[in-house]
Amino acid sequence: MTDFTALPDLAVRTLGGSVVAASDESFAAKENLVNPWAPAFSPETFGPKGQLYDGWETARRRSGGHDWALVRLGLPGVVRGVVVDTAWFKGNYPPRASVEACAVDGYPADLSGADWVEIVPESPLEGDTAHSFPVDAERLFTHVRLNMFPDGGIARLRVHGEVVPDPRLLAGLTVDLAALENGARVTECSDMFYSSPDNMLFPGLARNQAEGWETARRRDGGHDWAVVRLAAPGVIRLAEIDTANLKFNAPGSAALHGRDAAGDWHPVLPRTDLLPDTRHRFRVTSPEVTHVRLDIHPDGGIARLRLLGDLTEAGARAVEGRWNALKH
Ligand SMILES: NC(=O)NC(NC(N)=O)C(=O)[O-]
Repeated sequence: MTDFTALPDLAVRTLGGSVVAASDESFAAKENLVNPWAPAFSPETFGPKGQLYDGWETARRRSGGHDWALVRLGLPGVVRGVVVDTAWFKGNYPPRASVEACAVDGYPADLSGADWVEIVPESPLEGDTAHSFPVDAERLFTHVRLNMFPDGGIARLRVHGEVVPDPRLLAGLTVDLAALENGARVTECSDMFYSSPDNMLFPGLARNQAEGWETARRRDGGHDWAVVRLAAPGVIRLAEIDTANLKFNAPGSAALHGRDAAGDWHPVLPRTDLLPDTRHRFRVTSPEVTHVRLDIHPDGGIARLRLLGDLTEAGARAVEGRWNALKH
């Protein structure tokens, strides 16, 4: 993976990320840092405290020190890179920023005793710019702290990485083997013109068309597809293909195939007609599979793909081994 921004943003609110504390948020709320949408701006729009910004903005410091914001990742994982985006902050961006990270177990309210490590050293920033900082730390983190020196506004903090699921939340349960939060990901697809196929694997229901995966209109007689690497090798028992919000651009039909550890493909759901704006659920059986390919005919959008099933024993061991290797 060369472009870390293709990895899920572990901090984004729609994956459960939360800005839990900040040194100051006088001008604009710390929570904006993890908004899923691109930063917006309307010039000459003043509230009682100043110009309104879709970001986190602190007061001008007059007595030294620096500002910070603490973010709990929605999904714990290995961070591969961070984007510090000063979009629209032109005369009030911080000249420098750094990022630290830590891992804690459970839900502690006080992180002062946590073992913080620097994952982005203090680095210069420009105004109105998305700064990408690759991160080289082969370990699991649950929280990050964004520091800005000395003060100012940052629109977004994106923390891209690989989800590392907690084996205690999967062992012995029937789970969604295609869920991003369980460690699944789309590894290949035919088209991502309008939106990322990983959107299909997000938690909850899609609220609009943009929250799903949508391909361009095909004119070549072919069809679109996406391959999901499952959270772990498992057996699928129920497939959900949700076309919610796709009223005039749902695929006409879809099929599912599973790939076993030897690389052979097996039918899981035969090609089946789909309706627009409908949550279709099918009882299915599958052999032990590591990947599932969704074929949609000919093109269109899928709001959510859920593959409920059971981890194999080897799959459960793999999840536990990865967690143990990456936790500190
Ligand atoms: N025009 C501004 O944006 N001024 C300031 N910020 C806000 N939000 O008004 C400032 O000085 O940092």
